[in-house]
Amino acid sequence: MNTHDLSLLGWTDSLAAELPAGTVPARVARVDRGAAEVISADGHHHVKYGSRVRRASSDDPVALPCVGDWVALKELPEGRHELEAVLPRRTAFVRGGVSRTSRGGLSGDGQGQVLAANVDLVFVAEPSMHATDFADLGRIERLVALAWESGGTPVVLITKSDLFERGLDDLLADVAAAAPGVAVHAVSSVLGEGVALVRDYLAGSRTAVVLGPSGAGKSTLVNALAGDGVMETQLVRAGDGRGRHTTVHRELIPLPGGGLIIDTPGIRRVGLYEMTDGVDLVFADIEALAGACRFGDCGHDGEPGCAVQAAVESGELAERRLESWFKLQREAAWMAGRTDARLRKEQQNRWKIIHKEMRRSGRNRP
Ligand SMILES: Nc1nc2c(ncn2[C@@H]2O[C@H](COP(=O)(O)OP(=O)(O)OP(=O)(O)O)[C@@H](O)[C@H]2O)c(=O)[nH]1
Ligand SMILES: [Zn+2]
Repeated sequence: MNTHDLSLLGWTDSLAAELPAGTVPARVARVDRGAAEVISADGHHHVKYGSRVRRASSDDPVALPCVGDWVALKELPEGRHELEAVLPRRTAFVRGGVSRTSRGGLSGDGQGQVLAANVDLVFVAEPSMHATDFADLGRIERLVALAWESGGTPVVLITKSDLFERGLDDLLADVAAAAPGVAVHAVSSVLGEGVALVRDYLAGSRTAVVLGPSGAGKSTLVNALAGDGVMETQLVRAGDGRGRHTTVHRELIPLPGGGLIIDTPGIRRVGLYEMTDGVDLVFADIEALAGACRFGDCGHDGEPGCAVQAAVESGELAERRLESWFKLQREAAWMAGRTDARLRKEQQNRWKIIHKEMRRSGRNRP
């Protein structure tokens, strides 16, 4: 069994302080109905969920382990392990569910789902050219809002920068205006430009995800960062007893130069997240202008004395940006309306109790 230096997987002293006594730390590389693939100091393990995790998650799927989670393993006889607890998450990509009380053909069972946890950096990949169109600023705004919402730090990557011979600087300036306070970089995985810079963000064993539309060059970038070995073939016993090689897509990818990338189908198909604070952050310029509106609750939609509308008229604020803000505000409100606030609160409280309980039982254990 190969050994892993846990700090290379992102293990920190503050996490160590949360580890219940008598358990071993591990990071979730992948989950699979009732069990997880984890990496601990002594290698990979396939672990089943212990009764505490099963109980907590039957009430609330948010308590289910997910890729990126740090977990506590309990050693069982014969070298087996059980997943005893999920350590507190620093950040989380949550897909909001539909309210338990909602009716009328909406899918979902009213509960949120955590798609990835403990993600430090969110690379928002948007191609400089998409078919015959330039980078889509509205999509960048949406993904940056999702990134802020997760608790991670967004970084915008304008990919396929080699497709631009002239005018790239103007595009980057437009993108920077659409994502205030967020670093924007041009990347060409084909030419290898900007790839080292992306790698630098991951120094100190940080964990990142790459969001972006299909064809943005996400896989190409991850391959450029990881080199070979992203796809790992594994010997699987087929039904007839003979070995068979299959390609296993690892969802937590440790990079050779340090740092980790989380790449899951769920993260790739981002769409319906709750975003409220995230939208406010990505439109910080509009929020700042709004301070000067005559009415405190100004909707910037024709009210008298609206400083935001005035900024659009003077050309200080792009009209496209205000429209994009309206759109994301509506969407955020719609999502919030679909999720039962009471249920959400309850989930948060339950999390607090679980962690408290976990710590207490950890201390009491011999
Ligand atoms: N010109 C150019 N093409 C690129 C670059 N990076 C990727 N491509 C090409 O763009 C296409 C899509 O790249 P992928 O890496 O598969 O894109 P993706 O974002 O992973 O797409 P999905 O898997 O559908 O989400 C491929 O044909 C790549 O060869 C680049 O830097 N420059
Ligand atoms: Zn206003």
